[in-house]
Amino acid sequence: MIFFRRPEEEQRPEGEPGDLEELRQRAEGADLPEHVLKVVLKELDKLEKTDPAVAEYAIGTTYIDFLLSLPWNRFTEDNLDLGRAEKILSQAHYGLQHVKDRILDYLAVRTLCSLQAFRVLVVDDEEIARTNLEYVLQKEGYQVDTAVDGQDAFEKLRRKEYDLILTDLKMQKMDGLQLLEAVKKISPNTETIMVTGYATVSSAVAALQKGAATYLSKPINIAELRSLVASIKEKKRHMQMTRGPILCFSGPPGTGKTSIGRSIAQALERRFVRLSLAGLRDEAELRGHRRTYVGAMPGRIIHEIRRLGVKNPVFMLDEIDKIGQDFRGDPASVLLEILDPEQNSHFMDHYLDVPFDLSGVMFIATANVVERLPGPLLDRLEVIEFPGYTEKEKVAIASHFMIPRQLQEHGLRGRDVSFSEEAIRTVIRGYTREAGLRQLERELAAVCRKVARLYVAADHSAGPGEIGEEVIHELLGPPRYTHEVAEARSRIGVATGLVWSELGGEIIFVESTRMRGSQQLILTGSLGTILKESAQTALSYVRSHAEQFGIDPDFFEDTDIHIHIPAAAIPKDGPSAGITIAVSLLSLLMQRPARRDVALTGELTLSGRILQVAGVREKVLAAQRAGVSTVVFPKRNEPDIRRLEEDVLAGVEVVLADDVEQIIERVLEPAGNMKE
Ligand SMILES: Nc1ncnc2c1ncn2[C@@H]1O[C@H](COP(=O)(O)OP(=O)(O)OP(=O)(O)O)[C@@H](O)[C@H]1O
Repeated sequence: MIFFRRPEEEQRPEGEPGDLEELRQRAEGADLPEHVLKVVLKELDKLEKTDPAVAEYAIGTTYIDFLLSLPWNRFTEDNLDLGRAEKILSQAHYGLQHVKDRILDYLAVRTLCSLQAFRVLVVDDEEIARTNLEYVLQKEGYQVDTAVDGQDAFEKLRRKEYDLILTDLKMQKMDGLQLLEAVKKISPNTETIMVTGYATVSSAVAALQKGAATYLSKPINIAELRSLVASIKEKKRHMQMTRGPILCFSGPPGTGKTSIGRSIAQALERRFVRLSLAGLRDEAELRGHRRTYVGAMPGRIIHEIRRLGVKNPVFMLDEIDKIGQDFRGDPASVLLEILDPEQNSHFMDHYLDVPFDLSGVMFIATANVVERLPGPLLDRLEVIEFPGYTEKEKVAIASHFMIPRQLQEHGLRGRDVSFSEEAIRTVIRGYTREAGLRQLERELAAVCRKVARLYVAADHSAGPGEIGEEVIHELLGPPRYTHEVAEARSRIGVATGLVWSELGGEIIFVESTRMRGSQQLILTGSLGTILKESAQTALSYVRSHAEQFGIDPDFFEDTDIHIHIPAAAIPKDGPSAGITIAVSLLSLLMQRPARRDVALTGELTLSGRILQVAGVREKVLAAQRAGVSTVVFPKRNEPDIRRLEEDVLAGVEVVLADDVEQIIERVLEPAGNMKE
């Protein structure tokens, strides 16, 4: 349910702020936070003395109109029904249990918080006053304890947490003000109401300055007391209920990050909005322009909040790892201000110029590579990994989720069309090469489109029935991908490697060749610095260990060596190809073909040791997709390998090694009659 305090505000067309009197009336009835109301009234006073013909007048009225149209106090009530949430999350998503569990945990915590009793401590040295207050508050359903003076209250507070302390000001031993000071130190989240006599109003002011929530004059008006405590309870509950975790979904494209974000919003019954940060060039796009010129605008965050009309949507910030390059301003600091729960309760948009509380927003960031994020930002995010899918998972997702959706979208539901498992597998293997599901969904849509056309062309007579492998080939044309590794022969100087990029794992081939020359190492294929250094390290390792491998130690004398990694147009970098380069060189120099179906990954040291690499799961999945039979990983990655599910390892043998020597016999075939 959404609480719209002033629905009539919604109907106001943008850019038509109305006259000053109308704005003033709207401001007074708008239930604005005090600091905002103050700014609005001050601005209105200023405008009253301004000539409506000058630009400042229009800027001012637009600004006030904007402030009035923000959802300062409007929010949706979360639906905390765990069973319902679980159903919604499962309805649209296969697997991803860890993400679903995280959301259900969150809902469970929220449910418990909402059921937690509100605890009040009544402090008064007069027994009759104590008992009366205790009676009244207990009748309201609060859990009430009493203390005879400040000292006693302090002791109780040390043993138990209270939401609220209702204390008399004048008491023996420790008085109300001293107690208030002590409370602020040991339990800063506990609110205090100070009860004062008529003669001590100035002390009440002192109490407010020291952090008391409010004060009540004696004799206490019971109705006033009830409403005060109720509003403090409501405020605390609201803060507790709206504070959300900052989740960061990380993984290759098309693995369900966005769509599960949508389901989370649906489960909580919150509004959903998605903002891609990839194209942002300027800090002002997030934080707004200062209100000094006519075209000034608020940033995208505040803009979206206003558009949605509630202050607690699920807000997806897509691709936070892509912000940064040629970004004017400091992206990390803006993101911190938006995403850090400590800071976002008073987010400062330059246009608004008054803090807006974003703490109720449930931010979900997404990133393809979280390692790119600055440390302080990463520190505050709860990263949830979205790994690539295995072929088995893809088949299940396609048949249970994507195909029914595509059939429906193409008007084919209930028209005798279905896909055989073999057909789905054919689409996955022959027409997609990805960790996620984007391409698969597009290809399935293409099949449905063509089937729809055939169906209509055939005069709606009958559906094609079950679509098999051949029909897929007919409709989509010849396969675009083959099992490139399994189907190619081994060559001298060409080694198969596994790398990891933001698109998931990938297979690469490192080619080496030599020719007469003058000890040059030629490197091509858009290699980055780290990759170039890996190549130099590999060459030095091979040169310094030549005799051990039966290679002529002077092989480099009158020679140039050229190392190339296709596809040349794609920039490549990273340390994990070191071992693959070394094997490619050894294959060349020992004249033994490197097995095409053995893929390697590992950082190489000058002494030939193989160091740990990242992205193990994605690399094994890439090997599976490409039809590699054996993968070589550094021994230090053994724990990562052990964690992999059976499906991921199906059909792939893993060899662990910590030194190049250990793998030579596994990778290089005997010297034969094959040519370079
Ligand atoms: N586990 C899953 N179960 C069912 N469908 C899924 C699953 N994962 C992904 N999909 C579907 O795959 C498609 C792509 O997913 P989505 O757009 O959420 O990917 P993404 O990870 O957000 O990608 P990007 O990083 O490019 O934004 C969607 O149609 C989504 O419904």
